[in-house]
Amino acid sequence: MKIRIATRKSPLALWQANFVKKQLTDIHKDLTVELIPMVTKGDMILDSPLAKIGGKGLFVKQLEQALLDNTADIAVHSIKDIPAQFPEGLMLATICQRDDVRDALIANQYQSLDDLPQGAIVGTSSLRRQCQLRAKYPHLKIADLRGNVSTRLAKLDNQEYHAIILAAVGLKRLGLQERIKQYITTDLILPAVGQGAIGIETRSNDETILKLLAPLDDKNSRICIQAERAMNQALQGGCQVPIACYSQLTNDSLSLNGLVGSIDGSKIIKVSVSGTATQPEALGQQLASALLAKGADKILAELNNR
Ligand SMILES: NCc1[nH]cc(CCC(=O)O)c1CC(=O)O
Repeated sequence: MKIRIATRKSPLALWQANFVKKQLTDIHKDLTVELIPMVTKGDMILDSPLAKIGGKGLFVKQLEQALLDNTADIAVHSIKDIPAQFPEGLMLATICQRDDVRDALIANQYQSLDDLPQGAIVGTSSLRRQCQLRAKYPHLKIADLRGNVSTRLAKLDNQEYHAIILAAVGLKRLGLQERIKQYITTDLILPAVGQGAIGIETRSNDETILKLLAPLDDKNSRICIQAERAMNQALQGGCQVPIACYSQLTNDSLSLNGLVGSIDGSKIIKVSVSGTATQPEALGQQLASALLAKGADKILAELNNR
């Protein structure tokens, strides 16, 4: 039996696809796995922040088309990049065990965010990071930064920025964790929905593939990420809006921290809810309602009218 994995061509995406390949071949000894690397729209447009390009699923659409065309069997994604809804006939079959959820500061001459002087330029195109940084460090300058991990590091090393912010997990996976100066705590910058987790998408009716994938699913990660994605969906959050969410599961109790803010950081609404882990989606929706009731409704309306 053979499985074809649709993946992006970036080194991080290939690492993640190879990780899934190894898990699959370790469990199913007679399985052959082939990678099908592709370039997506999100990889091609590099001169503009994702929030400006607009459109959902810039990193995933092409991979999904391969599944629909039956030129690939599964697509491996960073869950952070997957829109709330799936095309007809496709589903998120697997949520792998989540790794580090935190953002990381990378710099050559500075040790931490607190260490950065007045006017220092911090590179990130994420509205979520921009919002939270501006709120806590109004003396810093934010500049756009796109491209894959090594491109971003090269721009830092080329002195276009004093520091940059990336997901810690991406650096760890690429063996570049020694470049991290500060693991930014989640109370300082709340992570993106699904950050740090790999997801596997496949055809909803492909029983053979679904069965092969089943052992790769991590129950606890699934509970946390379902809650976060339910919040995101209830808020209709794409990458045009600073939205963050982080779920933690201890025994049977699920606690969620959510955030909606304005891009300039002048408004930040933060809410926590907790409950039992049996209905993660309901808890995510409850978090969304609480955020809206506390003023996120006005922030979202303003952002949507831009
Ligand atoms: N926005 C792009 C993106 N999508 C997933 C990751 C890293 C892996 C992850 O967070 O799961 C990154 C890069 C980054 O934010 O630094």
